[in-house]
Amino acid sequence: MAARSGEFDLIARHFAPIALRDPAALSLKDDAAVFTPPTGCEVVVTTDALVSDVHFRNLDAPELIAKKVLRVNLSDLAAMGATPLGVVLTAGYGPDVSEDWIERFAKGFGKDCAAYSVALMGGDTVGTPGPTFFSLTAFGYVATGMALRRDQARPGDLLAVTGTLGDAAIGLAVLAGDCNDLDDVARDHLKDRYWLPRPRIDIAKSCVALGKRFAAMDISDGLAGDCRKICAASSVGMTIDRMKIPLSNAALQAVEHDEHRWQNVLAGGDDYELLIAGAPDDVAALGDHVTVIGTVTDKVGQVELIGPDGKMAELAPGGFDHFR
Ligand SMILES: Nc1ncnc2c1ncn2[C@@H]1O[C@H](COP(=O)(O)OP(=O)(O)O)[C@@H](O)[C@H]1O
Ligand SMILES: Cc1ncc(C[n+]2csc(CCOP(=O)(O)OP(=O)(O)O)c2C)c(N)n1
Ligand SMILES: [Mg+2]
Repeated sequence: MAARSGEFDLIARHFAPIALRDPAALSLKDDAAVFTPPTGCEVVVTTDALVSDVHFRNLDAPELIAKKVLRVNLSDLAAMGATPLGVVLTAGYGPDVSEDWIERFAKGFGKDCAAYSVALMGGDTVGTPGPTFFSLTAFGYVATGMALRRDQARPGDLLAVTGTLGDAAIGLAVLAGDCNDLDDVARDHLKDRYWLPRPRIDIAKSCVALGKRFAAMDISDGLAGDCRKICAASSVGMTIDRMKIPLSNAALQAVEHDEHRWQNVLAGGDDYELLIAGAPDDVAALGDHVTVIGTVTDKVGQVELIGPDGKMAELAPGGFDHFR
């Protein structure tokens, strides 16, 4: 492997140019960043780590990994109704990572920072004898008191989701060499959805702008597990109609060929879509940016799934868990 630059050259060469766009970063030349949120707003902060061969595949393109590191965190900001402001990035490069790889990572990261109007405010760079990992902390802002929380669902609410579910989890199966029954267009779509989440910032901001009561979260571990987090926070239950869960044409093809793939849709994770609960009129006001998949009930902690035969059953708790 070609020699890597020293730590400080790596930062100056590949990351400082991204940070130049915003004065908060102090050109990555000081000990920390300094920023002021807009007047009348609160700061929203979140962090998520991504580890090679846990969250992304070691052989994925570095540009795509960089974008995923950013986007999963922007998805958490969206889940709070926040507008992204800036990020700090910790990178731990494993022994197999070349400077070319880091350069490509930084290029992808810089492109997405520009696309989402996010400032790189700082970070940390370390070498590790273990797998490559990234930890990103994202800061955003929301009008004071208006953050979208998980504890605001009420019985009688409608339950809605953005986008389509299951694509990324089936995409990961495609990348693993499964799903050869699907056509190339479908397989490409599913892989893209695994590599590049679409943080639903605009729809989240629409919820905040409406000024109504909404509960929201982003679905990262899979619908089956994540919907229970709103149930626990809001002391409610849910009834979900499987037939109403929005699927892409590619995912539809996948479940039609093999109904076991419903497990990917319900519990596969990596969706980074929003799950939103609100009063029926307020959910209707979100228009066709969301799809209603069920209702919120007063059966605390119970999540029921209406199957294609119209029969109701308990939705098995599931979803991604790092320690199970
Ligand atoms: N090591 C930790 N120390 C403190 N808080 C943590 C830690 N790990 C997770 N949390 C908090 O627990 C909550 C759930 O975490 P997580 O499942 O990662 O959330 P999400 O799915 O929204 O990313 C979050 O509020 C997060 O900030
Ligand atoms: C190589 C690889 N294997 C498996 C997965 C599936 N996967 C890994 S972590 C995860 C859940 C989301 O990650 P987590 O750290 O739980 O994020 P958070 O819920 O904290 O946002 C999923 C579905 C993946 N994304 N990549
Ligand atoms: Mg997390």
